[in-house]
Amino acid sequence: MTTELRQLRPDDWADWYGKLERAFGGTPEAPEERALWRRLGEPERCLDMRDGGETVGTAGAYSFRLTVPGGAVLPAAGVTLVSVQPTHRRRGILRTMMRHQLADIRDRREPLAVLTASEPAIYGRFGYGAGSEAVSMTLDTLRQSVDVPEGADDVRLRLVDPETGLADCEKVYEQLVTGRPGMLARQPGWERLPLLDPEADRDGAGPLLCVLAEVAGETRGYARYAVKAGWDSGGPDGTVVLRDVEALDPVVYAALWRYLFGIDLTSRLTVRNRPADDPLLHLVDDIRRCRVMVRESLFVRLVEAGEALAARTYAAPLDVVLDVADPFCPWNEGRWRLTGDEKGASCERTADPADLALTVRELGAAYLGGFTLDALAAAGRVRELRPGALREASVAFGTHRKPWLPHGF
Ligand SMILES: CC(=O)SCCNC(=O)CCNC(=O)[C@H](O)C(C)(C)COP(=O)(O)OP(=O)(O)OC[C@H]1O[C@@H](n2cnc3c(N)ncnc32)[C@H](O)[C@@H]1OP(=O)(O)O
Repeated sequence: MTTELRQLRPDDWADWYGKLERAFGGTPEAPEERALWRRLGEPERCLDMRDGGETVGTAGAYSFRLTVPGGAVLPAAGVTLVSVQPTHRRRGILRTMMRHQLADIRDRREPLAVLTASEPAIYGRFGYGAGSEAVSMTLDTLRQSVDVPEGADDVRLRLVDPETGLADCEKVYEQLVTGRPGMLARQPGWERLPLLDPEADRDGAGPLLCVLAEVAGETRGYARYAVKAGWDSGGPDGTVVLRDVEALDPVVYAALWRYLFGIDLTSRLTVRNRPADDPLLHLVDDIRRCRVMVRESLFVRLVEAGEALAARTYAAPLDVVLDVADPFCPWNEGRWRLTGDEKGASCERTADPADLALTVRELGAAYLGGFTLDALAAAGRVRELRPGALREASVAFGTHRKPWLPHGF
């Protein structure tokens, strides 16, 4: 095997992307989906590993901006499009691409890299920690109700074509980005992703619909969904397939959910990606019938550990020395003094004795507030070297809202 790692040449994109599809099983994406990913792609950030002139490995990154605890929006590489051809697996091609890519991310001065994994076992060895969760639900909408707060009857709901409603939806989304860690500021073109609706992927549902929620003439929330009709011997038994729902205040949020629960001829609602602390879980009267399933979502990698740790805020005053192990990105290795509170933080190299020892992977898991250092310590993944330091750091890394990645990439 004589491999050559090069930057993707735009003319090679179709073949390169075809190889990626093949590594994922070979089912081609719908043309409109393929076209969207091509438009959003950044060829100068894509790696093309070749053997004998043929693509055998692919990897890419998007130039994202990601909200971290405290509301700062940081440059973050959205790692994606990773594949190795079945003929070339387990010979170190992924490892080579990851090494090259992380060096490039560092050169671009992006302190964070993030990804969603096809299999969670792949990326820990490269320093990524599962840092947020996503909740999927199958709600029985007949046997439970939504308890709406006062004012919900004043919310005007207007059904529009998703294309027509897009600008209003985007205005709402934009106002929410800094309020929750893990959310992505919309980069140009990415507003098209929630509208992607290839007929081949609808699984029998109708086309995407958009409902806007307005108060005094201002759009304050929206939901995008489709209806999958269904009938059985008992009558109508359709499903609402919810794509996304967002609102700027609790009254509008509840009004949207009440609407979604009440759609005629349906008896259930499915949704694949909601935050782990979604207020819906407190709006319904029977949480068990939400059939909640939780799984890990965003993997986080601190590329420049000191810079990333200093860029977020901390829920309580903190002064700890972290001894960080990071064999894959050795520039992060060693002791760092992290001090901070709700207003800001600093993180500097130190020769002082360490209070906590951990790898960069644990820092990724705790960074957005998705998992506690305490839980990681209980699993033997963080070592407390000064009594009390674990509790102090675990509380300080916590966030008042759970991190959440609003969409895949
Ligand atoms: C962000 C994203 O795009 S996620 C999408 C990832 N891509 C896919 O799932 C598509 C199908 N799979 C593939 O294309 C390949 O199997 C890949 C990309 C996952 C792995 O590529 P390879 O070139 O085989 O990996 P490589 O040989 O560099 O392995 C590096 C290490 O990871 C391990 N590893 C690789 N894949 C996996 C896996 N799926 N599960 C567990 N361990 C794995 C290897 O055993 C090796 O371990 P070691 O360091 O202890 O020796």
